[in-house]
Amino acid sequence: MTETPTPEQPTQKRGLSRRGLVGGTAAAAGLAAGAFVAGRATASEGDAPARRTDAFSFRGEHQAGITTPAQDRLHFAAFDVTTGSRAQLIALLQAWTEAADRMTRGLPAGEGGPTEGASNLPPDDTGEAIGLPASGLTITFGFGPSLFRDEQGRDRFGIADRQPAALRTLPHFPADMLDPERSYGDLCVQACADDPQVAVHAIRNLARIGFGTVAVRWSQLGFGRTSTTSTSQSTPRNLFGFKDGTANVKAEEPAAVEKHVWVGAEDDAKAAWLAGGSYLVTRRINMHIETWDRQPLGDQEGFVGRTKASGAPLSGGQEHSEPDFEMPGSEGPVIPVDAHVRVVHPDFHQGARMLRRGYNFVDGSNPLGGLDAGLFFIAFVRDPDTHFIPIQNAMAKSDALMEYLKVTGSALFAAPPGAAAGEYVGQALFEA
Ligand SMILES: C=CC1=C(C)c2cc3[nH]c(cc4nc(cc5[nH]c(cc1n2)c(C)c5CCC(=O)O)C(CCC(=O)O)=C4C)c(C)c3C=C
Ligand SMILES: [Fe+2]
Repeated sequence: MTETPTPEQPTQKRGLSRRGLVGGTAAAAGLAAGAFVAGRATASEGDAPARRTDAFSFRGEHQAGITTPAQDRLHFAAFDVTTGSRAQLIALLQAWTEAADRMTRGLPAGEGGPTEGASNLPPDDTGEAIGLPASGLTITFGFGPSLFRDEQGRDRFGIADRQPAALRTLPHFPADMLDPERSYGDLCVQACADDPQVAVHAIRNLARIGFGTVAVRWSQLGFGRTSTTSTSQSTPRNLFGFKDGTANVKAEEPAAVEKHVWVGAEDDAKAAWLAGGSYLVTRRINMHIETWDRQPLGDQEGFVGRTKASGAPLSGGQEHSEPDFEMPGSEGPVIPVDAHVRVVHPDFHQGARMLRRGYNFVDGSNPLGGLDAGLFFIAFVRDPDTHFIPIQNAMAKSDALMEYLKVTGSALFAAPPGAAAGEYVGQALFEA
């Protein structure tokens, strides 16, 4: 299937290998100018492997990494800003924009590259991606509430009057057991790629560039996507073994993306700079997989509200059939009242939908002899007050899955719109 780039989906290009580009800025310039229309396999039980040479333009109306097809790997980092200087913060965003633009094209982070610069200076790229192509890398930036005001409510960088009303620390939800060292942050960077080394390289180089201006507060690796953001992708599975992402907002639904994902120009008079951007929610959710694995299949399916094999609703049909919440079962509705898909369904939340972009994680083992495993939940929404908080509250209060979950990290960021050529990410926030 070939696809024509749309304003919602940044141009997909074929990137060059960093091996061929070390010191090759002329070739890089040619690549930047040469748009390439790429195709991906039509969804089936197993997708064809994404071409590692695929590249998504960093520049565009919207940031890449939201409606672009979810890649297989994630490295997400939250940063604390360690300077009080507005000029240094802006310089960082400018430098990050340049580096992100280069790395998403499969180029080294800086013009010198990992091995071609002066031998008496540290290289401007760390080198572990030498020889690796762009691998579908997307880099998505976000601004946390604490970037605008400190804990005493003081304006940190002269932008407090532009803090969106919805950009506040998320409430403490029932059953949250948050670790502050896995939560919050002034800035965030989501790096997704089809090669883990490429995603890690991106975060590492952005952290290196930010030395003296920002410090990594926390970071999270994800090894398997738990959502689809395009109908061209097959539905992956989470660590409970269930298909996840079936009813997600997809790029091929432009009206839904407009309605539920992008912030509108009229949404918040104080935050016109965020129009065309989105709110990014992260929740690090530990899953008690050892306990789950001892539950009967029928119970597992009742907790989710879908079958484990095909992902069809328990009311019948195929994976993409609409659930029938009224259909009677032997004891109450066939989709139980506390089934996850019922509790979070748009029918019970004024039609609100979200674009989910989460990843499975296993961060070693826990002291109980189990795995420190779960789902690093990421969602992009137009307004967290209508599209996330009520749904998370309903889930925390009455979702059967909660018995098997523990939320250990939480954060909310505003992801600005995309940067046009010559701009830096978030520029409108700092302009008069
Ligand atoms: C507050 C938002 C949500 C959290 C947190 C969340 C965690 C979570 N979900 C699963 C597994 C599945 N979720 C599914 C669907 C689904 N989940 C949410 C929201 C949250 N999930 C929504 C809005 C939806 C779509 C509902 C709809 O429109 O029908 C599914 C079913 C397949 C699918 O549609 O994606 C599964 C399975 C886990 C394991 C989890 C926490 C670890
Ligand atoms: Fe869910």
